[in-house]
Amino acid sequence: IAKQIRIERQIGEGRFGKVCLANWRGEHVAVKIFTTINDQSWLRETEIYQTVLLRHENILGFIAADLKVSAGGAQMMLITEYHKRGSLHDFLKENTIDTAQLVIMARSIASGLAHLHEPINGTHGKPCIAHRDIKSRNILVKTDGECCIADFALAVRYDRRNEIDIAPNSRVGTRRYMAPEVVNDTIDVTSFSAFKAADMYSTSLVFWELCRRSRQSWPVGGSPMLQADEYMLPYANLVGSDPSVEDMRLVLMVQRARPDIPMRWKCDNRLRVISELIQECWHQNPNVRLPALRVMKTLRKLEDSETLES
Ligand SMILES: Cc1cccc(C2=C(c3ccc4ncccc4n3)CNN2)n1
Repeated sequence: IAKQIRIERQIGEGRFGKVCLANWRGEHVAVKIFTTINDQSWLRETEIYQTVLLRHENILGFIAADLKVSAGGAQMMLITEYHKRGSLHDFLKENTIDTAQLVIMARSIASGLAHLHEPINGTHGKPCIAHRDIKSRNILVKTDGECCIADFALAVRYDRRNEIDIAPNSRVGTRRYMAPEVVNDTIDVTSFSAFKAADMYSTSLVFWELCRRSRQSWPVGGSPMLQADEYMLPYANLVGSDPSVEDMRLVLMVQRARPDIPMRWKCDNRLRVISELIQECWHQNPNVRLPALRVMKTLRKLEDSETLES
């Protein structure tokens, strides 16, 4: 396949490789090119994408893994669907959304995460997967307005037989989005549900980013005013652009701070329901956080009910 791929331009820089827009048999695809130093990440992401029954509309669609051996060495690549609206992070920087879109995006992220977290039983079932690097840069916006989850090089898998499939190096992921128990290294790496609870904390921060950029119409002097807050990374008001573990420990453990929930979110039913989910999922105690499946069901009900009313 690698021979039929025509790289057009670079569109992103991941932790382990660069992402390019490419043309394969006349259609646009995304290609992540790893340098030989990061072959472990290429192997790991390939392994996760090839997990039985992983395919799902809210998981980035995998096409192929390929190896191009050339004079200069080996070029490892992974090929997936191309999503022209880009990452959720970039999308939210440029766009605001209405609360109907907000619910669709949040529900689709919860749905993708529930698909990762839940086992599919049976002899050829799917193991549970914890992502461990959920953030708005690792989520893509699809043309149908739903989102899909990408970047699985740090994921861990668990099936009842042989437990967690890799020796989970305890502190991985993006420090800004790390759960408190990951920041202070008290996460119980032998319990798979601890990794799922840490994913829910990171997801609550992504939901907070989404809510900030959602417009709500509230009558001010009779005419509906559409208001959204400007885009902001979680904790941007408390830490710098590349926070250290210590910076995050001070914020999460000492100050016990969380991002601000504006009063305006209480005046809109959709924003109020989602801000309640956010506060449960970023709880200091991992056992209080809601499972992805519960969050997805609550958001699906909200999606259906509001469509009836509106
Ligand atoms: C395994 C793999 C292959 C190609 C891209 C990606 C990837 C991303 C990706 C995928 C498709 C895209 N389409 C458009 C714009 C950015 C994209 N980023 C983001 N993080 N990883 N992953």
